[in-house]
Amino acid sequence: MKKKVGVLLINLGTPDSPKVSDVRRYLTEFLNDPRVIDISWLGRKLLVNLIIVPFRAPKSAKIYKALFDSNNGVSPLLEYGEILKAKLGDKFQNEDVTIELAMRYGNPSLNEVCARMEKAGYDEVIVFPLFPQYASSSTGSALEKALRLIRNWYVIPELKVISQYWDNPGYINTIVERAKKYNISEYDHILFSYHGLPVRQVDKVYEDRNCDNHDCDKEINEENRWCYKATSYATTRLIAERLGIAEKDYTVCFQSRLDNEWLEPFSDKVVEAWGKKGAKKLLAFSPAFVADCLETTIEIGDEYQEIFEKHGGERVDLVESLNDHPLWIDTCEKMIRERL
Ligand SMILES: C=CC1=C(C)c2cc3[nH]c(cc4nc(cc5[nH]c(cc1n2)c(C)c5CCC(=O)O)C(CCC(=O)O)=C4C)c(C)c3C=C
Ligand SMILES: [Fe+2]
Ligand SMILES: [Fe+2]
Repeated sequence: MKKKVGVLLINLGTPDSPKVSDVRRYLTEFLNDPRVIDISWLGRKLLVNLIIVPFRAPKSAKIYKALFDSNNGVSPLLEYGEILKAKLGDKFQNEDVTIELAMRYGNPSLNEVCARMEKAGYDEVIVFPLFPQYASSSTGSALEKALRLIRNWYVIPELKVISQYWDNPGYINTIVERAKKYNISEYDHILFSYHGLPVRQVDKVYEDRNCDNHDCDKEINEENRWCYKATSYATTRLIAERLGIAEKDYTVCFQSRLDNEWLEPFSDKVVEAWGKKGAKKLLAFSPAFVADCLETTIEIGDEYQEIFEKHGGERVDLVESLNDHPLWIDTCEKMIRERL
């Protein structure tokens, strides 16, 4: 008998629209996740619902409006997720494999998609979070929520989980292909800007609770292979090596911090420093994001451009995310086929 397989792609999520009310609802769900704001229940409720969300929602709504306006009124994160789902669907059209897409926060919700998947009665479900580098707040949270929903199904099928793929050759190749549009030697410096994380969360993957003891900027090994900082640097080394970018010509940096206790160096400060040093052109990669989103299009494309110009620079070019690149679709197909 042929196996009936369901593949659950999960990305972070995005507001339904840039209206303040929709952004508020999205941020409330997102930031009340204990894997995202990992403090006591009461502390999180007070901090998120009384301080962060009320102040942040109107500001974030403005930048979300710019993002949606730049992409025909829709969130690129959702649009590229749907394209990925459709193109993978085409790859498996003659097989008993169905591709589904859900968002960890917002819509299409994991609740709704998992309910549909339960009804479909799969023999095997492959849970596939769209985050190349593991972090408890992204991959961990997506997997936890999906598994929490699936554990309530009457029939729990065979389960496979894709956890991290920071070194997947197809993932690296796609980024390298995207970069070919740019003449690397034209740039004064190259940035590899990853989404930031609180240092406290990075430390938690270690028994000794201290990432600083593990040389994560230099090597990846048995001890640090689940460390987001180590995998971010390791992905960077693979891309830089393929593109012939010398270590002195690039900086790994971390963006989107909520406070100063996040991974350093901060991307905005690196951009500012290169402007002050007289650099004119920077090229930015954003390997943590498989699809363009607020953090790439607006934060790097607009905000860092503004910071750079303010400090004497001219242009920050952004290497497009994996989005719907055919190599990326093939890579996802291969990762799924390896688990069938
Ligand atoms: C790469 C994966 C991501 C990790 C890890 C991550 C951790 C993380 N994020 C926040 C806070 C915010 N992130 C926001 C947007 C956002 N984050 C990711 C990915 C990761 N986040 C993406 C893809 C996006 C963009 C979504 C889109 O709609 O385009 C936001 C919202 C925007 C804003 O108000 O600035 C917040 C807030 C924390 C606290 C965190 C880990 C602790
Ligand atoms: Fe984030
Ligand atoms: Fe580390």
